[in-house]
Amino acid sequence: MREVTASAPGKINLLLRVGRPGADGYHPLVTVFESVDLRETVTVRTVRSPGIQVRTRARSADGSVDEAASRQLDALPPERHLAARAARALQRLASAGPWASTAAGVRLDVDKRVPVAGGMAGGSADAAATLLACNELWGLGLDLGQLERIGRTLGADVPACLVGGIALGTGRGDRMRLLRPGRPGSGDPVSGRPCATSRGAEGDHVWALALSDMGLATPAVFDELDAAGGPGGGWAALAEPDERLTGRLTGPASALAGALANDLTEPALRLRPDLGETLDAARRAGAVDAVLSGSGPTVAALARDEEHGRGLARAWLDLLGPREADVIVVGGPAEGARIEAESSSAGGRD
Ligand SMILES: C[C@@](CO)(OP(=O)(O)O)[C@H](O)COP(=O)(O)OP(=O)(O)OC[C@H]1O[C@@H](n2ccc(N)nc2=O)[C@H](O)[C@@H]1O
Ligand SMILES: Nc1ncnc2c1ncn2[C@@H]1O[C@H](COP(=O)(O)OP(=O)(O)O)[C@@H](O)[C@H]1O
Repeated sequence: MREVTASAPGKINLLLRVGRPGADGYHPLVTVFESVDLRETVTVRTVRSPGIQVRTRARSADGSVDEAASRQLDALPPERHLAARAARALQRLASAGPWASTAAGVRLDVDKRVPVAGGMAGGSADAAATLLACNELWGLGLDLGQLERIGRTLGADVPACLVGGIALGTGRGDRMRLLRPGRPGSGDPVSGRPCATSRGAEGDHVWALALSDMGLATPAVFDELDAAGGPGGGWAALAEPDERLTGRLTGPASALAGALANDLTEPALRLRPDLGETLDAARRAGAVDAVLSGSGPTVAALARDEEHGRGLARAWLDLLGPREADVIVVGGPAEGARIEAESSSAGGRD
């Protein structure tokens, strides 16, 4: 039996500009992703019975297992579970090569820290980690560019989770250019669970995140934008960030003040007006800046440093009164998908 564990980060969009949708319904994007140190971990192992088995453990912000969310994800048909879809894509390649016999059966254990339907690309991170792990398990030898090409057929956010760091996404948000590499980190939030990572090096970012119990469906937010006729009621031509803006977005926290922007904010707030209060509360509490992450509902508040991040989290708790588990502090930019462990042993299991 062989076993490989890989992880991949969740993300925040520092910049998200949306253009008029094409005939396929997809919107052209100019977006800048920052991967954050909140990681999904996927273990893939060969098993005797053929097919793809998935077991998902979704965790709450405090690290405890959310049984209901885990069951919901395990109830998804394999063609909808992003980790299973990623394994299937690579299984097709492996079944034609020397690993054909072991590629017949694989079990995936998906350990989720990124909130489900939170606008932080948790499902895409599962797909990215699974692609990397299966590539290793079956000795396919695919490079990052090849994995990105497969990844974008699974979801627009998958390449960003593979690449990590701070990266520009164009096309559907799936054509990546790395702007600043990520740093290694444990993948545990700085708070919400005991601190296992130390951030604070020059230029690192610390984010307080307000998580929501109820997710927002990405297509519903894009539909709401279409119904309004575009951001602010019109569709503008998209332009990549110029050198100055790129410099600010990849710089230290102070440089990001006033530079964060998200065209999905208005439509998301129409669906969830309470998120406006969360954004305002972060600004009132002294956040360097605050932004809705992707299609939401997660709100990200940028802090000056780790202590300030904890202060922002406390201010959210005081002002909004959510459960402690709904606010965490994470660092960024984080590394993209990476191998965590691998092993081989005699025997097998089903
Ligand atoms: C909005 C963003 C911003 O990073 O992230 P999330 O907030 O979902 O994390 C992404 O564009 C989401 O990426 P992802 O969730 O992988 O998208 P996909 O699975 O490919 O598409 C889900 C749905 O989103 C819409 N969609 C997605 C990407 C895009 N460029 N245009 C779109 O219109 C389409 O309605 C599509 O059916
Ligand atoms: N492995 C997975 N993890 C989370 N959601 C998944 C997964 N596979 C499929 N999905 C579906 O994708 C939806 C949103 O995915 P997720 O990546 O968590 O959020 P977002 O698109 O907002 O970043 C979920 O509601 C779920 O139905």
